[in-house]
Amino acid sequence: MTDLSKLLQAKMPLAAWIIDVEQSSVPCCNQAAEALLIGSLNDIKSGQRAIPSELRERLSLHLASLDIGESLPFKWPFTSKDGVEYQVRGSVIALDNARKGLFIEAHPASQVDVVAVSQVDSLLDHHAGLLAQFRSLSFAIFDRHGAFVEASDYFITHFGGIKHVRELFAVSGAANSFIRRLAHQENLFQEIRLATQNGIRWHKIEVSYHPLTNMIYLLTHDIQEERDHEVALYRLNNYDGLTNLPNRNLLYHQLESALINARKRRRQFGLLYLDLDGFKVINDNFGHRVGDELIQRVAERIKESIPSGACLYRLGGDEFVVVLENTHSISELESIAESIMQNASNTYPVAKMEMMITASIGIASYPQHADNVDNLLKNADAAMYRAKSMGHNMCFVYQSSMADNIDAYLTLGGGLRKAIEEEQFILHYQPKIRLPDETVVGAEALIRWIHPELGMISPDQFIPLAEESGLILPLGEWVIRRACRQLQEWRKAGYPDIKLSVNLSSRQFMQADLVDMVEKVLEETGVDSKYFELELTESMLMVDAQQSIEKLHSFRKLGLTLSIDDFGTGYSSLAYLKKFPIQTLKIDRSFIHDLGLDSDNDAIVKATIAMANSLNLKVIAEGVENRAQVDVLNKYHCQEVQGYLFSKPLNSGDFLVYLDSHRAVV
Ligand SMILES: Nc1nc2c(ncn2[C@@H]2O[C@H](COP(=O)(O)O[C@H]3[C@@H](O)[C@H](n4cnc5c(=O)[nH]c(N)nc54)O[C@@H]3COP(=O)(O)O)[C@@H](O)[C@H]2O)c(=O)[nH]1
Repeated sequence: MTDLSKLLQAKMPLAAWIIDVEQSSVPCCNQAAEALLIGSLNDIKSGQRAIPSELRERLSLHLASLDIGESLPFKWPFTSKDGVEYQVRGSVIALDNARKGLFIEAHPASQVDVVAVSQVDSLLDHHAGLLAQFRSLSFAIFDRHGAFVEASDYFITHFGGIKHVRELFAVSGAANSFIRRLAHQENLFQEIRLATQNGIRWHKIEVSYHPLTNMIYLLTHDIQEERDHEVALYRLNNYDGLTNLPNRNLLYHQLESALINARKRRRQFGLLYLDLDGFKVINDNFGHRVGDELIQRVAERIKESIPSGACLYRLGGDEFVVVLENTHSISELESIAESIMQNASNTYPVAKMEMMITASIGIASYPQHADNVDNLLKNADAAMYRAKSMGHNMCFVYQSSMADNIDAYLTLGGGLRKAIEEEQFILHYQPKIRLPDETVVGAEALIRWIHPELGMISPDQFIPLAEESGLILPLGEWVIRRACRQLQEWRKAGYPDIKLSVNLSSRQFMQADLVDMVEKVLEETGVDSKYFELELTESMLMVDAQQSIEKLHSFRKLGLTLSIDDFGTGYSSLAYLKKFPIQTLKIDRSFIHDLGLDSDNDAIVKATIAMANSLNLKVIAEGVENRAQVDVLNKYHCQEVQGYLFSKPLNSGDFLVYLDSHRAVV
C-alpha cells in the first residue's frame, strides 16, 4: 500500500504544509514547501509557531463550515522570491471533522499544498495522526496517459484495484471527455458518477495535472448520500405521495414547456381537468383510508385510459389533470375524455367492496381557449365545474362565453365567499295565486344579494358563479334555513299558513347529504314540512333518474312537497314524470308568454294541464303578466298562477301587506 507520508514528501511536486489551526502552528511541511518559503508564506515553515493571524482566521472559517471530505476554494496572496505578487488559489478539504482539513492550493508558477488541522497535543503525535487522516482521503495518482501509479488505502478499498483512470467512470463517454480534458492539462472540479466496489455512485472529483512530474492527481469525494437526499427532496416537492403521480409543480413545468413547443411548431395541445363526483361522500362514509385506496385505483384506471404520450398529474384531493401534447382537434380531446369517463366509472374492488365513482371533466386547448398556462388551467377548471353542474359523469369543452362568468367570478367570486360569511343576502317572496278566486296560497322565495358597493345583484348573475365555485352548497343551505325561519316568523305573527317554495340548483341537488341537511333545518326551525316545497328542474332530475327518484322519495318521507320548475323546457315526458314522486308542475313562462296568441302553444298548455290533472298533479303557470293569460288559464282549469300581473317578488314586509289584502276569506 502506498505510504502517503512518503508521497507527501517525495512524489508530490506540491508544497505541502501541515497546519494546526487551533494552535496556530505548523507541525511539518514537505520539501517543495521548504523551497517555496517566500513572502507571506515564509511564515509557514516546519516547526513554526504562530502562523499569520489573518491566515489562521481564514483557514478556521473555511474548516468550520466543512463536513468530512468536503472542500472550499481558498485564495491567499503572497510575493515570490523575485518580488512578483501572486494570488494562491486552491481549496480546503475537511479530514475527519469540521475543524480539521487539508488545504491544496496552486499558483501560476507551481503548485502549493497546505495541510491544515486543529487540536494537536504534540507535534510528533500529531504528525503521525495527520498522516493517518491523509491516508483516509480518497486520493490517487495517474501518469499523464491515465495509467494508475499510486493511491490511498481508502481509494483502493472504495474503487478496487484499477489499472487505468478510464475504469473509474460509469459511462465511457464521460471517461473519454475526462481524458480529452486532461490532455489539454485542464484542472477539473466536477460532480460525476464513478464505478465503485459498491456500484455506481455520485462523486465530487478534483483533478490536477502537474507538469513537473507529468502526473495527474485525483481527489474523490463520495456524495451519493447527498444526492439521494436531493432526489428524495425532489420527489417530495414534485410528486404526489399517494399515487406517485407528478404534482402541480411538475404540471406547471410541463405546461410551460408544452406551450413553448406548441408556439414554436404552431401545434395544439390540450388539457383535461378531472374531478371525481361525490368523492367526499366516500371519504365521509368509509373513512380516509378507503378514500385513499380508491384514489390510487382511479389514478391507475385513468393512466390506462390515456394515450402513451399523455401525462397524468394529481393536483390533490380528487382532482387530476391530463396533458396531451401535439393534439390535432378538440374532438380528439373529447374522445379521450369519454374513454376516461367510461373506464373510470367501472367498479373498483376497494376494501373488500365493489365501489363506483364517476368523473367530471373540463377540456381546454391551446391556442383555441387560452394562450397562457394560467388561463388554460383556469378555463379547463371552469369547464369542469360546468360539466359537474350538468350532472355526473360528463365532460364539457370550454366556451369563450364562459369568460364573462369567469371574469365576474374573479371580481364577484371572492366577494361571494365573504358575502356568505357576512350574510349579505335577503330573500324576496313572490306570491302564488290560486285560481279562480285569486287569493294568495303560497310564495316562492327568491334570493337577492345586497352587495355593499354594487347594490342589489340578481341571482341570474351570482347563482352560476356559486354553482361553478361550489359555494352554492353553503348558499343553498342558507336559503333553506332562512325560508324556514321566515315561515315560522309569519306563523308566530298570526298570519295564515301558506306554502313556501325554494329553488334548488343542480349542484345542490347532487349534494349527498342534502336530505339530511333539509331534515336538520326543519327540526331546528320547527316548520311543519307540509308547508315547505322544493322546486327542481326537469334536467336536474334526468341526470341520474334512478338516484333522483330515491332522493325525491326521501324528501317525501320528510313530508315536503316537490315541484317541477320550468316544465316543458326539458326533455322529460309526462309519462316519465309519473315515476317521480312529485306533486306540482310549474309551466315555464315561455309557454305562458304566447298564451292566447299562438294556437299551437295554447294546445300544448291545455294538454299539459289536462294530463297533469289526470296524473293528480297540481299545475301552476309562471310569468303571468296579463289578464288574457289568466282567462285562458282559467279556461284550462289551471290551479295556480304566479307573475308580475299579481306581484313582483317582494321583501318580507311588503309581502305581508300583499298577503293581508289578498288572503282567502275564511
Ligand atoms: N338555486 C337557486 N336559484 C334561485 C334562487 N333564487 C332565485 N333563483 C333563480 O334565479 C333566477 C332568477 O331569479 P329572479 O331574478 O328572482 O327571477 C324570478 C322572478 O322574478 C321572475 N319572474 C316572476 N314572475 C315573472 C313575470 O311575470 N315575468 C318575468 N319576466 N319574470 C318573472 O322569474 C324568476 C323565478 O323563476 P322560477 O325560479 O323559474 O320560478 C331564476 O331561475 C330563479 O330560479 C335561490 O335561492 N336558489
